[in-house]
Amino acid sequence: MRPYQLICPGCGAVLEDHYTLACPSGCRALVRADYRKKRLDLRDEPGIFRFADWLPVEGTLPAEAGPVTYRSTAFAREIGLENLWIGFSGYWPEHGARITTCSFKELEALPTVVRMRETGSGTLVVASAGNTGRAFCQTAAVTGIPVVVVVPTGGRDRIWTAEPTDRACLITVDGDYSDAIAAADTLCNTPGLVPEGGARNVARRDGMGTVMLDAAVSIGRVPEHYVQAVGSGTGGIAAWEAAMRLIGDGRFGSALPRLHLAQNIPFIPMVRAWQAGRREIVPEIDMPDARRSIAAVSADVLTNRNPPYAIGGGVYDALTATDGRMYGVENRAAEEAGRHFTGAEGIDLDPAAAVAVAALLEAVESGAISPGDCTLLNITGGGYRRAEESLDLRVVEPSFRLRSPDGAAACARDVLGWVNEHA
Ligand SMILES: Cc1ncc(COP(=O)(O)O)c(C=O)c1O
Repeated sequence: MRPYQLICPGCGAVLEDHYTLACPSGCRALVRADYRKKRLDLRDEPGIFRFADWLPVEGTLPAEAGPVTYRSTAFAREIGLENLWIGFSGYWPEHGARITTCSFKELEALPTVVRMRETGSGTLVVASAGNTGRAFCQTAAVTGIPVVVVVPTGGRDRIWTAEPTDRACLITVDGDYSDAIAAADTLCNTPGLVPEGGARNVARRDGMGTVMLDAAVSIGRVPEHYVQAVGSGTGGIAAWEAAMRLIGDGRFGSALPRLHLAQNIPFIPMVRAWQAGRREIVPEIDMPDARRSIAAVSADVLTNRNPPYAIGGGVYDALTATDGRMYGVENRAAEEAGRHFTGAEGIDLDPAAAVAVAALLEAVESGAISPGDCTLLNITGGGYRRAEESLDLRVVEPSFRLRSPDGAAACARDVLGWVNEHA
């Protein structure tokens, strides 16, 4: 018997895990992992697998990458907060942060690869704007398990690893993140190539949820506020789900944290839908002129046109359950906030993390977060300069280049051939 089962919050069905991404009854809800252990015991592991009790895996990997939480002093003082905690997912060994690909996407990739090995078959195909793809390439390097990563051509320079690997099949597609998603979907029509699943993948959500677990264990309680920049919103859903488990544990308090989720203006579909009180995103209203808006943001990893917002157990439900807020952040505000944070704390940020910092400043200014409130700021990426200084980073060369997503069908057999050669 596995240490967890899957539950569909739509119909209540209990499912066995066969790398299951959705309820077989067709429910429009995110399937959740239900762990047999309701009390979190920390394992004696170096990184994320410290939290393996609440990851949908049986085995672990000897990976150093894991969530890190510390209490801010300099930045907190400058912005008038007394109880600000930073969840730092990146490379900053002085703070114990050893995610060599510098973003919290590695927290998703590690349990996903283990879950696939234990419950599924085939090779994972991952669409990414850059950070997720890099994380999965690194995981392929560490495990030797091949992965197919599809990125927009503009995100190609972001795909590097900290170890040599020939197990990552990189495909570039001319276009944006949505084109990469479309190409990956087409590839997955070929037997043997399996969609990683995004927000529907419980390993991905619960991997991200370890940021909340680490914070609760470090602080001694569930924080009152959780601040993150979102593209799909999966991190927000994950924080909510992790907080519910922590409350069930009984040692970390009884109140859910309020979610403060931010997007980068002008591409802010979830902000618009939420502020209008709608469960559904209406493309003509919430993301008009999407391509141009996507091209204009400073944090393009936040540009998902099809986020799990309306789906049961998705972003709308997470915001509703936590009395959450959403923020639209201008590029300039994000850049200024990022510089402020870096000046005070001494580490460079991913542009997406800078969007979260700007949202925190707005929440403090508006009074939504009070000076004494226990607040967790999720710095979802950073330490790139630090990693460049001390690690031997290697760019992954593309194996296939597509002019458009339509080219994916024609190259699927060759991709499968590549996988078989490198398995
Ligand atoms: C650094 C960083 N922060 C935040 C996000 C948003 O994550 P999500 O919306 O999936 O929670 C991403 C997505 O790629 C990211 O790379």
